[in-house]
Amino acid sequence: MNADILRRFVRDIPDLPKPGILFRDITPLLADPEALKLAVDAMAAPFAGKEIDVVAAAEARGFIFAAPLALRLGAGFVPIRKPGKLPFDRNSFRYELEYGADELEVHVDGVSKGENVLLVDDLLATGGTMEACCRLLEQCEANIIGCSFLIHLVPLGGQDRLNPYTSHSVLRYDDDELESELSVQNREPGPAV
Ligand SMILES: O=P(O)(O)OC[C@H]1O[C@H](OP(=O)(O)OP(=O)(O)O)[C@H](O)[C@@H]1O
Ligand SMILES: Nc1ncnc2[nH]cnc12
Repeated sequence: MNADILRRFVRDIPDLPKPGILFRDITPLLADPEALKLAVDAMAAPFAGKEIDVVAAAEARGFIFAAPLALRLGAGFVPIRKPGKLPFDRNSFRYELEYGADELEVHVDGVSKGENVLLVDDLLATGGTMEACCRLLEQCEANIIGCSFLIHLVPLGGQDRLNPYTSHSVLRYDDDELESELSVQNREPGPAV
């Protein structure tokens, strides 16, 4: 099964970026041409045949998958970026993180009212990033067709924040490894690593 093959290309890095977090490093997958193709095919498959005008994604890792998915689905690619990066007029959405706040922006002419948009990211964890992307594109009156992820860290609950949109992920992690990650999310930040 393709998911089993792909899983072997995801490297676990313990305690990054802080103690208790198991970082899912996708660079081995990106470096392997067959694994990369399998990943892009699997992320696109549920949305093939749907009318999609635009694939949109937040920097940086979302971009990696969004552009090939756009080509595969016959759609354009629209970047969603951190403040100060996009050169033209922008819509923006400010959102609260666990500690602090962040903001994402999209060009005012990036997505038009009523356009069918597929949102893409490499990984769904708490869902904060993708929820912000959804809210930003709702401001543009886009028609969000769904969200496609390579990896879904299921116990972190991100899926619940994406209602009512359809989301699909290729690799689901719902094992005990995530328990430590859940407890890290619920405690005060430790010293920077
Ligand atoms: O579901 P969430 O809890 O929001 O986490 C998922 C987000 O975290 C990572 O991005 P990161 O912010 O690390 O930025 P990067 O893509 O620039 O590495 C990942 O690429 C997702 O965008
Ligand atoms: N555990 C994790 N690994 C890689 N990227 C992430 N983004 C949010 N959580 C992550």
